[in-house]
Amino acid sequence: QEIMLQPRPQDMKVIGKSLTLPEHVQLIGADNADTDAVNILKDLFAGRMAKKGFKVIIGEKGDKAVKKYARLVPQKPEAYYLSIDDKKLVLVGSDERGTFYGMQTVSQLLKEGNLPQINITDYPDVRYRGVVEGFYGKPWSYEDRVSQLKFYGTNKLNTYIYGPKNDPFHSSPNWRKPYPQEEAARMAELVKLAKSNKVDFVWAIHPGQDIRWNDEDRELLLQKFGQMYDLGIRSFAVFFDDISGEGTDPLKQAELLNYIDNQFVKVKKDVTPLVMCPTEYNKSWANLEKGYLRTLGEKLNPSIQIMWTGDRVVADIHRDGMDWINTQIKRPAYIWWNFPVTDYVRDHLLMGPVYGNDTDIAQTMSGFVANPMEHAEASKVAIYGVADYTWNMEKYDPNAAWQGSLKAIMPTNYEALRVFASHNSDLGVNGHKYRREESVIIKPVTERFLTAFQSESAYPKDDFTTLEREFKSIVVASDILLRSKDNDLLIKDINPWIKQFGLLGQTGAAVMDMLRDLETSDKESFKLDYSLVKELKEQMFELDATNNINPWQPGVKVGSLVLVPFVNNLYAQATERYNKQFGENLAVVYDYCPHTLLSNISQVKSLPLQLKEKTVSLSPSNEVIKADKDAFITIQLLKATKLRSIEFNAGKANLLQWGELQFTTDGENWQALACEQDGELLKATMGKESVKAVRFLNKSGVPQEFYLRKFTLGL
Ligand SMILES: CC(=O)N[C@H]1CNC[C@@H](O)[C@@H](O)[C@@H]1O
Repeated sequence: QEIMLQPRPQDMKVIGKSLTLPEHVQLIGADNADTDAVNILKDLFAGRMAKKGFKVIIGEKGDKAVKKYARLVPQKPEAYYLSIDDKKLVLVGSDERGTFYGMQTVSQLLKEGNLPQINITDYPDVRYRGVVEGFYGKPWSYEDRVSQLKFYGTNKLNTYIYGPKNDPFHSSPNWRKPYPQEEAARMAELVKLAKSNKVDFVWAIHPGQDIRWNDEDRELLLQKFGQMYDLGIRSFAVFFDDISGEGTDPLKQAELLNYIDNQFVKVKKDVTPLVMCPTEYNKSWANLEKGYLRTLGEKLNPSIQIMWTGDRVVADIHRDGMDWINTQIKRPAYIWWNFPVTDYVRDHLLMGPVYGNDTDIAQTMSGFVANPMEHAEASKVAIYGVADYTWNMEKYDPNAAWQGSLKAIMPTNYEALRVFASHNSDLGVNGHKYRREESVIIKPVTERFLTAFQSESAYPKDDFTTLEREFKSIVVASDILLRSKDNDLLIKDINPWIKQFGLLGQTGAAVMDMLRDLETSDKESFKLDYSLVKELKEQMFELDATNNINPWQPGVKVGSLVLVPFVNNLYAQATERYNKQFGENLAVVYDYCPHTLLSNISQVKSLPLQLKEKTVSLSPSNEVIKADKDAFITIQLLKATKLRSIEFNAGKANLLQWGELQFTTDGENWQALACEQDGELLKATMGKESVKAVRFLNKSGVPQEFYLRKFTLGL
């Protein structure tokens, strides 16, 4: 049968039928071979070790035991040659990681309890592969990270970059301070675990928001790196992303990084090449006249890796974009891929396939790390895909990897997880305009069905059945997941979304019942099913309002691209049809946001408005907003309304020196709002007028930089 390995090997040939596991195994070369690999080997063949028997020959190129096979190992880092026939198993790594990865492959091959006769020659396409924990929001827990590091070892990922934006000892102002004892000890344990999984634990520092370009801060930074080195860290990064002010100076950044490289990295000798994230970390922000990137490219020591998120903050990676950046920085870029990160769409889960990156660009990059969700286990779906993509890029198959990831994460209930993940993959409307496919199989059926229903023509019966079955399978999947013992960390973490998903399934099924009642002109049943849908929609609203509370994108969204709009539309159409057919007037409830966001700032104009019970808010953004002179951000209401409150927070205390909050009652004439300032928060004192729109205006006549932390109207 087809042997599926993760990641897909570069070259694999089955050379005979599978063998049963040999009774006795004779290890040869184990005392010189990589220890971690030998430990896995001893586990796999526990109880079968003997002086004589099936030979297992293991080692790295240069070891005596594997001398005669050494020429079969590719001359590349982390490569291995694996051959299994009825007499022996030979595993030779080009280095320790190669042997370790080869052993991971052996471990997968033995899963079915037998030994295939096979020849594998394998190596990774991309040098540095893995994850950057680099998101805003709740950092991963210790338990999360333990599970992640083991997952990276299994999936041949060799890099984990520690850089949670909200860790006060990673970022300003406490980057200068050592970790408290307890945290330092946990970090040291993680570093050890990373090592035994052949993962480089890269500790990143994020000093740019308040760094002073002087000797004191420079020495404090080196001191901090020294403390982290003493905890076992042997890989380091410096992030200059999402900052404004003095810290953005490329010459100063380059001087600091070269100093660290020369005085620390090169001196320690056992530290891997330094990694940095630039302030201009994507092409849409590149200011070629200022020459920020060119300065880094020219000044930074050649061994320093420069990270890059692509053509935009959140973007798939393409050949032309790689050629462009590599020319600017005079080295292959180290990709920071902002997927499946959701710190700008926190109410969504991204559990769909990894797709959209070119597959002919492995040679153009030095590394590829994914920025994940704060939901560690759920992020494994994408991380699994990235592991496959970066190991063997040309042959990457998004759907195969996605299916494989679900089985890896939930070995028993992966079918239920597949149903859930297939409908929870898009982000919804967001400031980065990054979207994903969702509900791909059922999408055409919903569109065809809705069109038919609207045009009063009989809808295809089998479409009705398909839809009804889908909603029922959603209810079943939700129930199975809630009780599953496959992965407690996952189920606990995404519990609200699983519950919401079940409610969506019930709602959809009840709407299909409404249609059946129309068909049979069963008025009473229709009213019952209508009430059931109304009740279920209220339960979904309530769950959304009381879970995953946060000041950015609160709530619990599921199936937001296809299923929710479909259910809402069908519910409204069926109710209208009923009212017409029976001369009734059941309320038709639409839950969309009738208000409008207007702005001339490109980073802002695509942000979604969030409508809650009593407020309408602009979704905050993580990045620095660059506002030209006369830039404005307006929330325009459907109709003039007396407002309870107006709040605006731009993360800057000097806001009113250059900006102004204004309101209009008619959409034409604007007046300044009297405000009180509470730290960085502006609160307008409310008049008695009905307000049509509120806007924030940069009236300083010069460009300004600020953060969009809050813009909320109390209705
Ligand atoms: C380099 C980068 O993307 N930095 C920031 C800002 N952009 C994307 C955000 O979602 C953050 O997660 C991320 O840490």
